[in-house]
Amino acid sequence: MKIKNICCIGAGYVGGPTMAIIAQKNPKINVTVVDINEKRIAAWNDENVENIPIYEPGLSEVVKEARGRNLFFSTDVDAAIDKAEMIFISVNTPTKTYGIGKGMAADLKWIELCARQIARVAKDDKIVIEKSTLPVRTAAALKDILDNTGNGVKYQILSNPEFLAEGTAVEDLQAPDRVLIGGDIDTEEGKAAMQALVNIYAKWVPQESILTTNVWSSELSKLTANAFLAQRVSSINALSELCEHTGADVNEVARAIGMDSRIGPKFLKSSVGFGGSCFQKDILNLVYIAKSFGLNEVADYWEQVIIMNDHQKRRFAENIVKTLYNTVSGKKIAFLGWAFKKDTNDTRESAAIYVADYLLNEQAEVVVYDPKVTEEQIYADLDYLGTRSEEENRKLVTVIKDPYEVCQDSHAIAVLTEWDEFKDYDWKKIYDCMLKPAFVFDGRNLLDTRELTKTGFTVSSIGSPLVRKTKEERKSAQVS
Ligand SMILES: NC(=O)c1ccc[n+]([C@@H]2O[C@H](COP(=O)([O-])OP(=O)(O)OC[C@H]3O[C@@H](n4cnc5c(N)ncnc54)[C@H](O)[C@@H]3O)[C@@H](O)[C@H]2O)c1
Ligand SMILES: O=c1ccn([C@@H]2O[C@H](COP(=O)(O)OP(=O)(O)O[C@H]3O[C@H](CO)[C@@H](O)[C@H](O)[C@H]3O)[C@@H](O)[C@H]2O)c(=O)[nH]1
Repeated sequence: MKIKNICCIGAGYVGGPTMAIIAQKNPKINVTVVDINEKRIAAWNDENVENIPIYEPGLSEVVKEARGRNLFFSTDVDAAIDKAEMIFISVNTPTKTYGIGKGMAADLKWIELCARQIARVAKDDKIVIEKSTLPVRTAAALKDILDNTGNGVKYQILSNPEFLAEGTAVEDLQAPDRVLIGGDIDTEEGKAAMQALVNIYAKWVPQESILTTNVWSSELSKLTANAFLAQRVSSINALSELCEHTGADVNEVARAIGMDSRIGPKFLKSSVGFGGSCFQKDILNLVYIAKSFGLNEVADYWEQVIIMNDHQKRRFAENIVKTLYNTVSGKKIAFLGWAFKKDTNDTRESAAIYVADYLLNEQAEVVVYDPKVTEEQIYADLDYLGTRSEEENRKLVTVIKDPYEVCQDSHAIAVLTEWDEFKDYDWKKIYDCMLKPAFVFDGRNLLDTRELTKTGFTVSSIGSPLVRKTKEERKSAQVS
């Protein structure tokens, strides 16, 4: 099956970068990324490639190379569907906020709208690919809609989940650990559709890294991968609290266990809690599916990962209040970082939002600096919670584009994102401009606690006890 035109519905964090790489590696295939969000498409088409709507290291270079050659961004969804032999669905699948499954199940409204639009427009056979993360067995629902509302054309549904992580999207897409393709392995048409997609990835991914499975295994593997990754973070975070009570250091514990090749060193970084648009949503989705089959123990097992994560965010905020003599009312708390991880401007489910909300409830004054997140986004994140009025959020929270100014006259600094630049600041200068005692709450174990303590800070890092003085200082105090 020769593919000449690809359409991708959804020009977001996944659709944009994934299609940019597919277009870069397959210069003979026209790839059109469509979206109903006109502002987003305009940004993808911005003459200055640095203004594309998603910040990812290396992405603007890829877009620059392919855009206008065989990579296009458009709001004309119908035209792109009509022309394409292969259609990726890469729209958002957030947690449902209403009705049955509220707060747990994935909201498949946008997926269904895409299916109905494809069915209405398509005049010839199409391969439809689930790129969005979906509950297991969604392909059956898609097929049902396409077959029953379509123009009598034939559809092959494939599942091709995306494993890229934000901040390293280009790297992950260029050298993926694996590409997973699920399809109808029992029919010739199904196998041909899978092969057509394999051929596209085989332009740059080694054959042995392209895995083909039945469609249900592929759908479930995506949820499982995220559940396992998040579970590691919650596991180390659970132990970070125990470390704080026992004098063990969570970094040392993580290092020690990570050297066991059966455990491995990745995803053992203790933090203020995981964020991002995927982990929580996908685990809740898994929990919901398990519950819907009556598998309550399975559901409870995975739900604990979320419970532990919520606990971690809350106890970080609580620790700030307790350490600052049980009140932060009227106190200025400087936030370094708002994004859910470094090297991205994405703030979805970022721990910073929840920590800020907690401190604002305690009447703190929060001042934020993040190198990539806009002021507009920070206010939107807080407004979305609906805890207080928009006016109050703007009164209590200030966003400043200079890290030193953010720390000026503050009672405490909270590190919420692990941006590299935070390590290189002139911490003496920061110390001098803060109120004393000057506190640092390092939610990422990013900063050099020893150095900061020497400078005079009182430092509280996740997974290690509060440090006011260096070991040397303690020793010499003991000697004298
Ligand atoms: N963000 C990630 O790192 C990541 C990684 C792997 C998988 N995923 C999954 O990929 C999917 C997309 O995630 P995302 O982060 O790219 O979301 P996103 O919100 O950034 O992008 C989705 C886009 O789809 C558009 N859209 C929605 N309905 C549409 C329609 N009917 N027609 C045209 N456009 C429509 C929206 O306007 C939006 O721009 C989700 O299922 C997510 O779970 C995300
Ligand atoms: O040791 C660690 C690793 C991660 N995190 C946090 O966990 C969250 C998620 O990080 P990461 O997984 O790197 O970013 P995402 O972009 O959310 O990527 C995850 O979610 C995507 C969407 O499904 C998947 O495609 C990726 O494979 C999966 O890693 C972030 O808040 C990180 O700070 C930690 O606290 N400690």
